[in-house]
Amino acid sequence: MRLPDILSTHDPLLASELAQAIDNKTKPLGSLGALETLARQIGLIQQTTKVALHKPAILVFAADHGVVAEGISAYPQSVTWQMVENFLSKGAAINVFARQNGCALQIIDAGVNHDFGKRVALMDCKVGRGTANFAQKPAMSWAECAAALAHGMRIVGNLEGNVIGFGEMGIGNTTAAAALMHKLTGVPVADCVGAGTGLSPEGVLHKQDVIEAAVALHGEMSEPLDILATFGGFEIAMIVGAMLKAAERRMVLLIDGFIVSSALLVAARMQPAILDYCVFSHCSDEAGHARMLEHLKARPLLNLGLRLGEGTGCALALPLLHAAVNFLGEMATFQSARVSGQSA
Ligand SMILES: O=C(O)c1ccc[n+]([C@@H]2O[C@H](COP(=O)([O-])O)[C@@H](O)[C@H]2O)c1
Ligand SMILES: Cc1cc2nc[nH]c2cc1C
Repeated sequence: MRLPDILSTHDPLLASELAQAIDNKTKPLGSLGALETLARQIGLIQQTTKVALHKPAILVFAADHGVVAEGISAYPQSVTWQMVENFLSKGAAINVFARQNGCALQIIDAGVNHDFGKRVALMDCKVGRGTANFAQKPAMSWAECAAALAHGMRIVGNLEGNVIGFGEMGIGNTTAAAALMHKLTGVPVADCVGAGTGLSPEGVLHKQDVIEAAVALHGEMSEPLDILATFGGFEIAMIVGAMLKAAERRMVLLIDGFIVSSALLVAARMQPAILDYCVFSHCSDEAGHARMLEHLKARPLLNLGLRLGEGTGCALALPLLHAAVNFLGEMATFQSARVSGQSA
């Protein structure tokens, strides 16, 4: 399997053209703050000052996790497939927000422990009926991990748009994400774990114990794909493949919450330049997310106390991407509007 090679967006000449275009707009220098940073970033990704967003889409990858057998979630595993049905019936939060903001939505069965039968709106990329319990053995075989990565790359290879949001659904996946965070950042497990769907403080301590015991069981490893196969999930691995392909195709990658960011930790260890393509939609209320974002040197656009997943942060941040692109494309310049451009 050939994994994508990702080039940095670094281009000093284009960066100065973008800075000039932004500074010539009728506003005090720097006054559009994070939107200016965003416009510059999108310009560097698209290699032009004439930026445009085309067919934005959110992909929601769903899968189950064997580690739920350890009692690490506030909800039963069956909620994963039930929420997939809810996505297909267009009743979930992500359906509402994607619709509101004109964003296409694709749901992908990456490995849910349920037989959905043939469904037109559900992309069947099932790698298995949930991962193995990583408290006992590696979550995935190498073949399963490779299959998930390959599905992710293929899905994004077939997309038409140039902005892609990543979402997920999977009871138990904050435990997988916290384990990945610990292994990839070195942050103590205690600072990686959180309440997920709503564990009590005692529940969070138990989750920490489960992860610490699993880390000891599996021993030292430093290769990101080994860490992914041992502690990850089918949806997380599929997101890693999808992210790598999206950056190779010079798309804008919209990052959602704690679980999607843990997939990015894996991808960024493999290809650090992927971070040039990432827009961080929000800081989740999941305890470890702020620290994870710090590790990624990320500045999230929103901080709304969300901890839902599904790609909801991406859908909510999308209007800010439109605002960044539109001000750069449509605002008058000091010259065109005959406004004095010199500060006093
Ligand atoms: O995106 C986040 O930051 C986030 C934080 C907490 C929970 N979630 C969602 O909750 C589920 C995982 O929670 P848990 O407690 O079952 O590990 C999964 O379906 C995620 O989409 C998502
Ligand atoms: C109801 C519910 C909806 C979700 N959406 C993403 N994760 C979720 C977890 C639960 C429990």
